[in-house]
Amino acid sequence: MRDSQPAAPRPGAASPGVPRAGAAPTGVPLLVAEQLRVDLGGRPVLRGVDLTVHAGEVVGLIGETGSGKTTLARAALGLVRPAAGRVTVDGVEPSTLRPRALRRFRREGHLQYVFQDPLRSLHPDRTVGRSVAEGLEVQGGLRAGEISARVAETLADVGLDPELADRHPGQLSGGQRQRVAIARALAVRPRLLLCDEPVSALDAAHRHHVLQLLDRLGRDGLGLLVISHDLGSVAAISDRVLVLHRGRVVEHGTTAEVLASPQHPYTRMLLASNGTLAGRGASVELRNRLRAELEADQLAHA
Ligand SMILES: Nc1ncnc2c1ncn2[C@@H]1O[C@H](COP(=O)(O)OP(=O)(O)OP(=O)(O)O)[C@@H](O)[C@H]1O
Repeated sequence: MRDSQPAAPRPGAASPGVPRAGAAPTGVPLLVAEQLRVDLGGRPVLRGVDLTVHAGEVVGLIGETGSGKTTLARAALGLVRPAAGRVTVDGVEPSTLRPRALRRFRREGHLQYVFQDPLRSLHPDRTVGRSVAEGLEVQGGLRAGEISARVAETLADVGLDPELADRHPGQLSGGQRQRVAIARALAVRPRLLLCDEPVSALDAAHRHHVLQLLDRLGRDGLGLLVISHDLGSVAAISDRVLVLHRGRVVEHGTTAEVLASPQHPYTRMLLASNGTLAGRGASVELRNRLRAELEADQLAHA
């Protein structure tokens, strides 16, 4: 595993499928997990995870289904309690807050979570405008006219025509819905955004646009944790990546480092099955060898 401090400067605009080098994290740490362990149903789901996301940084969290990615996000939101270690968001440890303080912490909206499926976070009977305004209404402090103006401004920010505010989610394309879900999270001006599989349900064109949007948000100073099973899409916009396997971070480094010389057999297998990223097609022999290495590693950590 590598040092988490990348050295290379942040390159130009994201081009999905083309990895970019990482940037030195100059912003304040917004999400910090330290030796985080979470048990669910009587068994460990996260086993001593260390992770930091700084302001202005995009970090990719990669792992197959069941590896514990969503559980990490839930721990950050204070929805599950660590069995050991801790997770802090902007210096606050949600699991230590009493219910009222936890509600206030959520209402303040420092951390926003964009669900894997935008249809889950957008009410089908609510207009786009109402959905985007919801967090602002809960937060309080703005008058109706100010809320409408913020909604229009945020929709424009994510590249949507503010006139879409009157539509319902069912009248939008998948890519537009994903942007609305992101706008909804951004409206309350969070410092940290967790996006769960932001592009996995989108076609290539929408995927490209949403990735560009996330890339720009990182440049604008937001801290972003992009969760995905697909190293290819996340590599395009991430400064650093962490690979989660069965609740452990098995690889951690700048995106360029991890892609150029993956250390763990699981990462090598992810790369081998993605010919575009690895710059080579994976032979059956190579995959079988990596799978055998992976099994040996699992036995060693069982
Ligand atoms: N409430 C729960 N009780 C018991 N086990 C749970 C609970 N929630 C999740 N798990 C288990 O914890 C493991 C990690 O789940 P998690 O949802 O974090 O995985 P994930 O990496 O996000 O997967 P996916 O990519 O499919 O969303 C899985 O084996 C899952 O079955």
